Parts: sequence; C-alpha cells; structure tokens
Amino acid sequence: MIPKHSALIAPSLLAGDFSRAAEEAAAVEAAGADLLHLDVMDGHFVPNITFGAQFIKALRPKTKLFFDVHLMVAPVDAHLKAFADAGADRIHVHVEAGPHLHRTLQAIRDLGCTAGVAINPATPAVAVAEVLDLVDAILVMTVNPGWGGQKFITSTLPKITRLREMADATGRDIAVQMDGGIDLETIGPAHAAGADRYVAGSAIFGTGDYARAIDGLRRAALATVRGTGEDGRPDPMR
Ligand SMILES: O=C(CO)[C@H](O)[C@H](O)COP(=O)(O)O
Ligand SMILES: [Fe+2]
Repeated sequence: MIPKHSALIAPSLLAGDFSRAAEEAAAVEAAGADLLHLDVMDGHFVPNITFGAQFIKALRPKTKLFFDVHLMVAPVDAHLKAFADAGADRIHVHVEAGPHLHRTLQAIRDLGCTAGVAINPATPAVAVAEVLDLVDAILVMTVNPGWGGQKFITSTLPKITRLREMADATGRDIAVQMDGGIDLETIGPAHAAGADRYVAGSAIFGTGDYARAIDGLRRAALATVRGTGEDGRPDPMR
C-alpha cells in the first residue's frame, strides 16, 4: 500500500518529444518516475487531439512504468476496452464526460484496470461523492484540461482538501492526484492541501535533466510535510 501523503511523480508524456516517445518513456523511468501519465484528448470533450490506444499499445513493451491513462474523451464507454487491451493500468474518466459514471467506472474494473475519476476545476467535490467506492484515485484538474503548459489554478486548493477528507472517510486508500501546472512552486501547496500524486509535463520534459526535475518535485512536495526525511522518502512514522 502506498503511504498516505507520499509524493508520487507521474511525468506526462504530453510534454515529451512524440517522435521519440519510447525513448522519452524509458528516460523518465530511468530518472525515477513512479508512473507514466498518458493524456488522451479527443477534439470533442477537449479542443485538442493527442493520441489513442494504438499509440499506448506501441509504448507498452518499451517501459515497465505503471500506465496512468487520462481519457479526455466523451462519450468514453465504447473506447475503454481498447485502452485496457493496450496495457493501461489505471484509466481515469471525467465526471463531466457522461451521464453514467457509475457504469463507466464499473466497466473499467471489469476490464481488469484500476479506476480514477477526473474532476474539472469548475466541478464541485461533491460530484464524485457517490462513486468513491468504485475508484482508486481522484484526478483533480488544476488547469482546464486540453493543453499542457498552463498555469496552476490556485482556487482548486480548498477542493483538494475536501476531496482528501472524502477519500479518507471511505477507509480505503484512494489517491488524490493533481494534474496541471505542477512545478516547484505549486507542488508544495498542493501537497499541504492533501494531495499525494503529481502529474507534471512541462516541469519535467521541459528541462534537460529529468532525474533532477523528478527528484526536485518530490522533495519540494515532501518538504511541506512535517517529519519527512531529508532523503525525500515518506516518513514511515506518519
Ligand atoms: O491533462 C493534462 C492537460 O489536460 C496534462 O496531464 C497536464 O496539463 C500536464 O501538463 P503540465 O504539467 O505541462 O501542465
Ligand atoms: Fe492529464
């Protein structure tokens, strides 16, 4: 089990060089990434289009990293099997993307993946309250989805705390994961608010030293938690 208030780092390949996607995935794995975040955009739910299941399937043999797939797709249900077959470990779907979220999350689990529910900045925390028994993660959008490289929306911080409280109240280990605008300045407040996983695109792939960037983000998060060791690892006493 991942300790609460740990700080797992998930580089978003969106900010990497797509012409060398397999090398980029391997590079962040070697640099100490905990997960690989894969942003699928459909040109409908969000204005931008990125890549689909075939791209993810081609990447799957190139790295052992956990594939954290963020579907910005509506309607999404007809596509879930393709992403599960492509090698997704976790599939996040948006609470805003369809009227049958409960059925969608159940379908993700039935396909053998873990499930995440993504929530846009304008959507209140209560929108996920009735599906927490079906999710392993809440993906809190700290930008409006659609592009990388956007500015962190600080007004989402109180919602992070509310979602952490809701997640803890279930008694299950539900990750509270930030997505968008995470960098050395924003990761600390997000961690203090109750998050434990961080997607970062530009703040990793936009640098020349992925290991330094990943380590710096992890340390910046954990530095906000009293009792955390200097080596950046979660304090087992917490
Ligand atoms: O879901 C996303 C955008 O919709 C991306 O995961 C996110 O924006 C990561 O990029 P950056 O760290 O550059 O903001
Ligand atoms: Fe994402």
